[in-house]
This record gives sequence, structure tokens and C-alpha cells, in this order.
Amino acid sequence: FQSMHASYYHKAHACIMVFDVQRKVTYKNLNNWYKELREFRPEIPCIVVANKIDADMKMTQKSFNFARKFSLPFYFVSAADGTNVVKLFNDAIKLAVTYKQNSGDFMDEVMQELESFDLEKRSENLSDQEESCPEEKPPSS
Ligand SMILES: Nc1nc2c(ncn2[C@@H]2O[C@H](COP(=O)(O)OP(=O)(O)OP(=O)(O)O)[C@@H](O)[C@H]2O)c(=O)[nH]1
Repeated sequence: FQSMHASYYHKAHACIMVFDVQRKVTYKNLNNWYKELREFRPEIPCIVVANKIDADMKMTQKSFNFARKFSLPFYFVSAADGTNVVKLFNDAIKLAVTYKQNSGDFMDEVMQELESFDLEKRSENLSDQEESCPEEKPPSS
């Protein structure tokens, strides 16, 4: 398990955690990834994905308890044949948008304040420029 740079978590509104059903270590590592995620983004929606089910269909009969333990949505996916890929991303996007609109996440609120502050400043600058434009003088005859 290698941790990710903090910038990957910055302003994230959802997370998809993928493991490989053919490599048990990737499932075990979910614990570490999830712990790290929650240090940076305590509240964002997180989806757990078991990938490569095309390579081993009987894995879909197994119960993977990690998602249940943390009450996270769980999908069996195959990136190779496309099973559940569109559904996964649609659901992730919906969760992200809902989170962004409703979250009381402190950092999100700070970011929203900064963004609107920035816009206000920009429109002030624009009107400053308008005002500072010298009035056109009538041509002197
Ligand atoms: N059979 C099968 N193979 C897959 C699937 N998804 C990815 N692979 C294969 O798994 C290997 C690793 O895929 P990557 O996309 O590199 O996965 P990654 O997590 O970015 O891996 P790293 O680059 O090692 O971090 C490649 O050979 C892919 O072709 C899948 O759904 N089914």
C-alpha cells in the first residue's frame, strides 16, 4: 500500500475504490485506502468496486464484507467487458453532485466562500475599469 498525495483528495466530492477480485491483497488494502480517504475527506460518498469479474465469474457469489462494514455501496464490475461500468459512474456522479449541493463539509463551505469572493472581486475589477475609462472628449475644432 502506497499512500496518495493529498492533492488527489483535494475538493473530491466522491470516491470510487476499486479492488481486483484476482488479487486478494488489493481487497485487504481497501482498509488502508479508506482510512487515508477519511483523514482528508471525512464525509464524501465512497463506492467500493470489485473489478475483473469477467476473469472469474464465481467471485460474484462471494460476500465481500468490507463495503457492508462501512455501509458503502458495492458493485461487481468488469472494465474489460463493461459490466456495470456506466451504472457505476452514473451513480458516482449523482452521489458527488448531491454531496456537493448539500454538504455541511467545513472545507467545502470555505471553498465556496472563496469561489464566490473571487467572482465578486472580479466583477468589482471590471466595474472599476469601466469607471476609470476616460470619457471620450468631443473632438476639438
Ligand atoms: N480481465 C480483466 N482484466 C482487467 C480488467 N481491468 C483491468 N484489467 C487488466 O489489469 C491490468 C492492470 O490494469 P490497470 O488499468 O493498469 O490497473 P491499475 O490499477 O491502474 O494498475 P497499476 O497501473 O498497476 O496501478 C491490465 O493488464 C488490464 O488490462 C477487467 O475488468 N478484466
